[in-house]
Amino acid sequence: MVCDTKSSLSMALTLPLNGSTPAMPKAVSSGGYITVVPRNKLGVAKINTVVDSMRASSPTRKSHDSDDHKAWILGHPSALSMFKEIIHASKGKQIVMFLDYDGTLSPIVEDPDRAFMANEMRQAVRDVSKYFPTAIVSGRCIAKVFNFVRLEEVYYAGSHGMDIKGPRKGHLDKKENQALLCQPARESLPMIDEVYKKLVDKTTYIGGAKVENNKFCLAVHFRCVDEKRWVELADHVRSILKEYPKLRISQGRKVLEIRPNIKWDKGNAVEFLLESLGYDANSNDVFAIFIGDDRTDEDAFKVLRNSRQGSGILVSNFPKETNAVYTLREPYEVMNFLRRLVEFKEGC
Ligand SMILES: O=P(O)(O)OC[C@H]1O[C@H](O[C@H]2O[C@H](CO)[C@@H](O)[C@H](O)[C@H]2O)[C@H](O)[C@@H](O)[C@@H]1O
Repeated sequence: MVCDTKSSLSMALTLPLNGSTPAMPKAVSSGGYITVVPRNKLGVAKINTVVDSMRASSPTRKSHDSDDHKAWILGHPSALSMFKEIIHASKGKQIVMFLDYDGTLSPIVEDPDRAFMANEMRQAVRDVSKYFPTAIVSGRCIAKVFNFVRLEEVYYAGSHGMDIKGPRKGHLDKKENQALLCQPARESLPMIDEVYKKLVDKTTYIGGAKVENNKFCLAVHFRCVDEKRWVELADHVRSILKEYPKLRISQGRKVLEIRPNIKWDKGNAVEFLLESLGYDANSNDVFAIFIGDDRTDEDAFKVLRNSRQGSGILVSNFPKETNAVYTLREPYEVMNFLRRLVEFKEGC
């Protein structure tokens, strides 16, 4: 895959905001997080709907005994209980691991600067990367996610895949410095910085609001903001963003993410990395596993589902609509899954 992009104004999980009245009714499921966002002919979503959708995607109760949860697990079984099937599907193929960071390798916490990864998890990722090419695919910028992960032997795709670097050591790249592989939104950097300053300036008075600069993307955090003020915060984002048609907004876990309006997401990053490793879209020699917990990971799950080159594993404690095949409940289970892969490989 060539690391080049074209603007796309209409993407599944894009939420361009200009406050206009939507033409279609909303369809926000209480447990699910893939929300049908109402749009009018211009493709605009109402700010309240975005906030509703964020609320719906952040349930406060876990309900493992509910019928909904049981039915969902039947459709998306645990990757631990299906471990043998996964190994069987990968037989004769190269496993490639893709790992999201927040909510997958580290638990979700209130302060994004303190989303540390456990040492045991780091060891599990290090061990997995000895046997399988491994990439961390995160919404954070590479520098931040590297500070948490601190492993030189893995690939990093930061800013939702808009900044891809190879390993500093190990697998393919033996060079001292990480090779720069792909930066499809380079020209957006000055604009992103400008919007970052405006957002900080406009939102600093809202208690708990935080704007994170993720180099090619920005994250506006709602987690520590009183829910009664979510609309107010989202409205600031909307009013600044309407001056920037080359940027778009997507929604994550109590966060609005602003990024260049180009057709490049975690799914493209997966395709790009697989191709860099020598596996094009038609290759039958690879089995990719993408583990992630959030909406932006769905792009990657979809790519694997469509290409039949692997499977997505959603990390979630409650039912969500997903393109992933399997589930794991929390980062602790992710660590166990990684350990089992290593045990399997060492037992071969
Ligand atoms: O793709 P990811 O690696 O999952 O990154 C997505 C965003 O994750 C972070 O925010 C999320 O985790 C925080 C720490 O646990 C939490 O406070 C926040 O509510 C979550 O949305 C990160 O801070 C963002 O910059 C990433 O874009």
